[in-house]
Amino acid sequence: MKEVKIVLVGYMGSGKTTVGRIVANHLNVNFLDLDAFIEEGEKMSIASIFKEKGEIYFRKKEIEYLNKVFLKDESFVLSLGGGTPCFGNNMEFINSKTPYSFYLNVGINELEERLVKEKEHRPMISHLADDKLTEFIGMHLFERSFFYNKAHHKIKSNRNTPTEIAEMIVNKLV
Ligand SMILES: Nc1ncnc2c1ncn2[C@@H]1O[C@H](COP(=O)(O)OP(=O)(O)O)[C@@H](O)[C@H]1O
Ligand SMILES: O=C(O)C1=C[C@@H](OP(=O)(O)O)[C@@H](O)[C@H](O)C1
Ligand SMILES: [Mg+2]
Repeated sequence: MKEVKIVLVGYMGSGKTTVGRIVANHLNVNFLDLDAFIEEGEKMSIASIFKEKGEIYFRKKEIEYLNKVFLKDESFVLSLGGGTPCFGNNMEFINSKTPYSFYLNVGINELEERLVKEKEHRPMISHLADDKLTEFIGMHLFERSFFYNKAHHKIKSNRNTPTEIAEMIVNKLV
């Protein structure tokens, strides 16, 4: 197989990290998660970066580390953070580097069910009461969809398992 760079975008909880790891295993290529790459490089958790340095600092770091990943002359699957495509010209940059950008399109109810259990690690939603989550996700996803829809491929989940989503992605590779 020639070099292939796959990038997964989508809202928090859409399964980028989970599905990305499966796709990378399947293709036997490196798996990179932008959040984990930033945490490793900055020696701080995402939650601490938001708390101590603020969101703008985090967004600058996302751009910086995204550029670093694409300096790698190798195949990989890269899972982004939910906000990465929505800042700077990140989506244009990604699409200029690879034909394999994928939007994991997951419905609001499914996202809410997943995120209500995991919101404390996600500074964008950790402060929200559970009963405010659906409304917030609805508005936020609406704003962000404009950027996510720039991905070359869209994968719609209808309560599919992570393995099924990974298969849908692999099937799109030529
Ligand atoms: N297709 C799926 N079906 C059910 N649960 C899923 C699916 N994909 C991911 N999850 C679960 O949803 C949560 C968020 O997944 P994660 O991969 O961290 O998403 P993201 O990186 O997009 O924020 C995790 O608990 C994960 O196990
Ligand atoms: O949507 C966002 O703005 C964020 C999503 C997170 O990644 P996941 O989408 O993997 O949760 C992480 O980058 C940070 O908490 C900000
Ligand atoms: Mg993730």
